[in-house]
Amino acid sequence: MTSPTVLDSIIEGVRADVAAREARLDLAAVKAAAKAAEPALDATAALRAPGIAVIAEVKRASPSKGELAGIANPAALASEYEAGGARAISVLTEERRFKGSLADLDAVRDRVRIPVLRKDFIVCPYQIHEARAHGADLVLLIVAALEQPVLVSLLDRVESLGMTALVEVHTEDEADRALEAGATVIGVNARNLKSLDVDPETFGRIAPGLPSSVIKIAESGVRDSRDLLTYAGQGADGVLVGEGLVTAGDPRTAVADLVTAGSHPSCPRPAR
Ligand SMILES: O=P(O)(O)OC[C@@H](O)[C@@H](O)c1c[nH]c2ccccc12
Repeated sequence: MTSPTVLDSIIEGVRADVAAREARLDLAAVKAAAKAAEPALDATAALRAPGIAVIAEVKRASPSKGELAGIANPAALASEYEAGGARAISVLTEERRFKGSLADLDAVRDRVRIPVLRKDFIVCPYQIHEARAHGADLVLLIVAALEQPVLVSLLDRVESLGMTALVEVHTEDEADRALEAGATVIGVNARNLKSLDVDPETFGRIAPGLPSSVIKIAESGVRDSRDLLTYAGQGADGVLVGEGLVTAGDPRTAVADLVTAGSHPSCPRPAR
């Protein structure tokens, strides 16, 4: 027996929270709510548009850093991100470690017109219908958290509801599993969710091995335009940024600076 990782302990909490929500609103009811929701936006098209896509994250806290920002008004923050040129908004909905909620997702969905990602530890179909019911267009699926057959079926479920899966990997093996499962958007997380260590070389190691048809997102540890340009040079179509934006004095300008760097003619472009 190996000792439980941070990821294991987060997932244990997530499963308990899902069970509690499901006891209040069963799967049939959440499926009906998902059906009644406005159709999902085409996140793939948004991410493929010219220039490096910036996915801006609403993130209050993390297991590695603790409290990052109070974010009393997530909708206002998301609106600043949108005005700065973000291509999509990521909303953490995990409650225990990241201090997010589905209420945050609702608030952001109501305010912005660009695609919204539900960022959570998705382990069962219930959470996917729930994401759709709350207006998500994209759903994160973390390969390290899922057995292969579960990954395959959750990915199918996301797509059957008209959403896009951002499939997160941290190693070459996980990238192979993501491709085998049929992922079309792959996020390479520089942070290892089992140890919480950040390795900025992760993207450069994995991305060149991915087919050019796959949309490649570099996740975690992006602080400024220099980081964005480094990832662009390694083939990134987009970057996902949390801490650097929630701790910025002016989040709109912080996003705009990244967007400007990523759309400058000198910025490396993915080959496709
Ligand atoms: O705050 P950062 O270092 O910019 O990272 C954002 C994002 O990559 C990070 O929040 C993240 C990536 N994958 C996750 C999975 C679950 C929770 C959070 C994450």
